[in-house]
Amino acid sequence: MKLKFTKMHGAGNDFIVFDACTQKVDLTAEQFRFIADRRFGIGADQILIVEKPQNPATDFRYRIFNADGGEVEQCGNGARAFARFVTVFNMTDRNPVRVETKAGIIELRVEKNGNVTVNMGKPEFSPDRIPFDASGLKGKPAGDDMIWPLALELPKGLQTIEVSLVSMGNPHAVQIVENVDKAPVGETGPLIENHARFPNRTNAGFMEIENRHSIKLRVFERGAGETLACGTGACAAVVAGIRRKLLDSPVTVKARGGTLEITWNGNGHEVTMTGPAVIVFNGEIDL
Ligand SMILES: N[C@@H](CCC[C@H](N)C(=O)O)C(=O)O
Repeated sequence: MKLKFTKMHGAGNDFIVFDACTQKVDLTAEQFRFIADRRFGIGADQILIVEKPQNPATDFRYRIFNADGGEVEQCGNGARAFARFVTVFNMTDRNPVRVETKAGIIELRVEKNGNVTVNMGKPEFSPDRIPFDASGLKGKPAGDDMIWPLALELPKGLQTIEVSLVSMGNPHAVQIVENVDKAPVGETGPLIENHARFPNRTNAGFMEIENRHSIKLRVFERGAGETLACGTGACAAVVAGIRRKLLDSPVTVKARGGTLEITWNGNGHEVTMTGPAVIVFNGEIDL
């Protein structure tokens, strides 16, 4: 089976995009893992499948698969890549584009400079919406937010960290660190991702606050490991910072692969994200 694909990235978070409107794309989890493999396959953090709409109120449906083969609800950088993909390849003349994801409908606008602005919807915070098993735990109020203790079993002993919980359709545990470059992302990221209190696992964000309108962020992503940027992670970190009264909208998020601009006007409002979406090359793979 030969499939045409496009390699893209959004601030260094990289994707393989398949157009399932013009070719049949029916891949197993094993095939997704192979394609995402950086040595034996093409290499990507996530694989995106663009499909015809199922919901008449939308222009497309798009599905997201992590490098580990698992399907997920939402992907911020991927959403921007999707919008650029359907625009550049003339699959629609709509702008904004409405697309159905596993987490619901989102709206995307391609700007004149090629950047994409996405309405990422309303964040959610209650433990059952993450989901997070809070049984026996006492959250600590911080501004409008609730901070939850998370015990990690490290080789040097038990360490308890404090995280804000945010769902952007997908789960995020965000902690504040003094210096993001020295944060133990590789060591504690997998422990947070697979912590028993997150039944669906989680993305783990490490945020350094530079000032009320700027943060540095690293994210250890569920199913992909540390990526150069995470769009939903950027939204989750900014929302957590604003709820904790440490940040004010708009906020510039500096990831290792690029910069995203996030706005949020507080509880009950939708989050918007603006950032780049770049086509790297087109190819064909014989599976
Ligand atoms: N890179 C993404 C998030 C992709 C999904 C995530 N790893 C998850 O499992 O929820 C982004 O830009 O948001």
